[in-house]
Amino acid sequence: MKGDIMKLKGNLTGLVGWRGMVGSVLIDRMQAEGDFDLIEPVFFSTSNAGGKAPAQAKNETTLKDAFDIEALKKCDVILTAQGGDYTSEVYPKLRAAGWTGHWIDAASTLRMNDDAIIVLDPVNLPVIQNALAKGGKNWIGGNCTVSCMLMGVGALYKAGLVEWMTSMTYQAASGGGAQHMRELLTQYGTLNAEVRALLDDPKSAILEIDRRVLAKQQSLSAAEMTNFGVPLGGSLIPWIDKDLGIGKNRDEPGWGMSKEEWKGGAETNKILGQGASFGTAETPVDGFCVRIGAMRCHSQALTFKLKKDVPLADIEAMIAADNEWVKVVPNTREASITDLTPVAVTGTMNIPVGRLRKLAMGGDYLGAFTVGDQLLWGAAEPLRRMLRILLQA
Ligand SMILES: NC(=O)C1=CN([C@@H]2O[C@H](COP(=O)(O)OP(=O)(O)OC[C@H]3O[C@@H](n4cnc5c(N)ncnc54)[C@H](OP(=O)(O)O)[C@@H]3O)[C@@H](O)[C@H]2O)C=CC1
Ligand SMILES: N[C@@H](CC(=O)OP(=O)(O)O)C(=O)O
Repeated sequence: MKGDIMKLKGNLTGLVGWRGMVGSVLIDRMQAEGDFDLIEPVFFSTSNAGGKAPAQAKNETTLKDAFDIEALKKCDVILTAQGGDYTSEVYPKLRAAGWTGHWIDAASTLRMNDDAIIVLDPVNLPVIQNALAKGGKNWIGGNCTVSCMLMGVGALYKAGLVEWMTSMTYQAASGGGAQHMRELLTQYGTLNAEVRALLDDPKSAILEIDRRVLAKQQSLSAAEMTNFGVPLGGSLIPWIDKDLGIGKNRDEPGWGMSKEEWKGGAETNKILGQGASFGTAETPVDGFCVRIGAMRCHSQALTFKLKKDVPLADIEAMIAADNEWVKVVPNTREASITDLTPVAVTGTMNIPVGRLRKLAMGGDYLGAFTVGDQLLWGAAEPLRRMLRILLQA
């Protein structure tokens, strides 16, 4: 395998953001897949330059300063999960300093730039290869909801079957980051503590429990809602990411959508290599993005308007054959409640797609439900796979 890497100028891979939540999942996956056997890793830190690098380090055993442009410039590839602020600060300086290496990034900052490709190779390898052939250098991971959705139902897009799609998402706390997960659990704990004595008493009245839970939710301290701003435990939040306001035209971001909802349409089309703006050429994708009290799996209910009435069995076969991670779940109660949940999927590479059925509107209307681990396929995995593609280019 060593020979595979020699077409790169070298194999020095700078890793930034490796100890964060996304970064830790990334490092675990790289370790599991033997990626460190193929690269010379250099670990960077924004907070602990000079500290000890993690066990995967080889020659460079101390942490480099992640803001040191000269040190970063030595890398053939920089793989960052440090976040958008870091990208905004460092990436322009690095390019301005003449760095021509490959930049692989989990943050959304550069995603929609013309010179950036949103990487999800099981879905868009031809788009990636085409960009590579043209000298592309910027490889950005997609929005977690979009990546997980396309890993599940990408087959329908590849077959040109989708006239439009609408998604209703059920997004986990982890999408906001580690502090959001902690806050969710703290809220659950607070609510449980409030009614624990009543729960322990089988004769207690459920409506009294409900009343006390609601009273507690409505009086959570500011400290218990620092990240979400409102209660999430036992509730939901029907808005994710920024408010884009009301655009005047459908061509503009806005139109009353949240930024997360805008990403659904813009990124799906960009990943598929069919343009990213709102206009007549792209496949309309729109819906509602909702935060729920799950830990790290995003789920979504999808409605497709197909271009033609394809038999359900053919659709199931097409989806099942698309990639090695997608699993069609039979549309039964038993299979759905067992295999099509965040608890079943968390920590796995599986992307189950179930509840597949034709809808009452007609044979060309398809319903589906899919779940994905938003830290794996939603964040880390497309990045490490892009590194592999570069190593083998
Ligand atoms: N969370 C998500 O679901 C997704 C996130 N992303 C992108 O990835 C970026 C990183 O997200 P995420 O991994 O959640 O961010 P984290 O907050 O977990 O980590 C980001 C950085 O914070 C620093 N840090 C400070 N304190 C700690 C600590 N106690 N433990 C670990 N790291 C610490 C680390 O930098 P240092 O070592 O230099 O101090 C770390 O690399 C996001 O900003 C986003 O752009 C993309 C897709 C999904
Ligand atoms: N916005 C997603 C997380 C994510 O992937 O964000 P981004 O598109 O900025 O990478 C969420 O909150 O669930």
